Amino acid sequence: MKKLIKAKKKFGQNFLIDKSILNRIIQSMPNNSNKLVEIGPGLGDLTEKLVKYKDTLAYEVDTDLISILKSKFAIELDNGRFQLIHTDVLTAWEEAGSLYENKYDLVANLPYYIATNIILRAIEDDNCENILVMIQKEVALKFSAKENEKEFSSLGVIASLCSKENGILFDVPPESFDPPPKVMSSILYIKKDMGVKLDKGFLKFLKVCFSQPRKKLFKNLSNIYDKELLSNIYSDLDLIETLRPHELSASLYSQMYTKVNNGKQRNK
Ligand SMILES: C[S@@+](CC[C@H](N)C(=O)[O-])C[C@H]1O[C@@H](n2cnc3c(N)ncnc32)[C@H](O)[C@@H]1O
Repeated sequence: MKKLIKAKKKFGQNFLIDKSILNRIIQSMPNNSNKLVEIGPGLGDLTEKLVKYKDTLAYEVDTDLISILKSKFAIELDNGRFQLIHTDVLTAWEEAGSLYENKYDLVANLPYYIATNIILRAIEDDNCENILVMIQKEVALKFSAKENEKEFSSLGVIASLCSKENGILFDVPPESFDPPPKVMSSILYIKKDMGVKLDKGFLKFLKVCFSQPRKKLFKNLSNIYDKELLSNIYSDLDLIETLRPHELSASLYSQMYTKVNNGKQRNK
C-alpha cells in the first residue's frame, strides 16, 4: 500500500491508483445538473476528481477512512461541495428508499462483494438516473448481455428493460489497483429509462425462468406454472418449447410475464 492504511478485504477495498483510469471515468460522466453520489470514497482519489466536477454526496462504511476523508476534504465539507455519510449504503437504502432526495447519478468504484446488489438497488431507486460504476468484468458482462449471449441472465433482462442505453465502456486491469484484485474489472454504464418501473412479481418470475440456466425455459417454468397455460402462451408468442433461458429477449420476457399473470387470474 502506498498509503498509511491497510486495505480491508471484508469491505472490498481495492484502491484505484491509475490516474489515467480516474480521468477516463470523469470523461465518461453524463453531462447534466444531477447531484453526484459516490459509494465507497475510500482514500478519496476518485472523490477528489468528482468534487471538482460537481457537488458530491458519498457513503462510506469504514470508520478508519472517515477520519482520513474528513481531513482531506475539510474545505469542501465546510463549503457544502462535499457531504459524507458514515454508514453501510445498503442500510441507507433500506431506511430511506433512496440515496438522495432529488435526481442523482451514481459514480463509483464499487466494493465487489455487494456490486450486483448495489446496481439492482440503484436501478430500483426512482431518483437515480445514471449509473457509472467500476465492477468485476464478469458481473458487468451479465448486466450488459443481450439475448443469445451466454452471459444473458435475469440481470441482463432487468438492465435492458430499465435502460435507454447500457454497456461496458472499457476494461481495467488488476494492476490499476492497490492491492490488485484477482479479476479483470470493467466500467459499466446504465442510462436508466425513468418511465419504467418493474414490479416485484416480475423479478420473482425471472428467478423461476433462470433457476436452471442451461435447462429449457419451459422446464423451469413448468416447475411452478401449469403446462397447458405455458403451451398456450408459447404458441401465442410464436415460441418453440426447446428455447433455453438465455435465448429469449427481454421484451418477450415482459410479454410472457403479463400472459402468465393473466392466465393465472383466469384460472382462479
Ligand atoms: C473498491 S473500494 C473503492 C475505493 C475508492 N473509491 C477508490 O476508487 O479507490 C470500495 C469502497 O467501498 C467501501 N464500502 C464497502 N462496503 C461498503 C458499504 N456497505 N457501504 C458503503 N461503503 C462501503 C469500502 O470501505 C471502500 O472504501
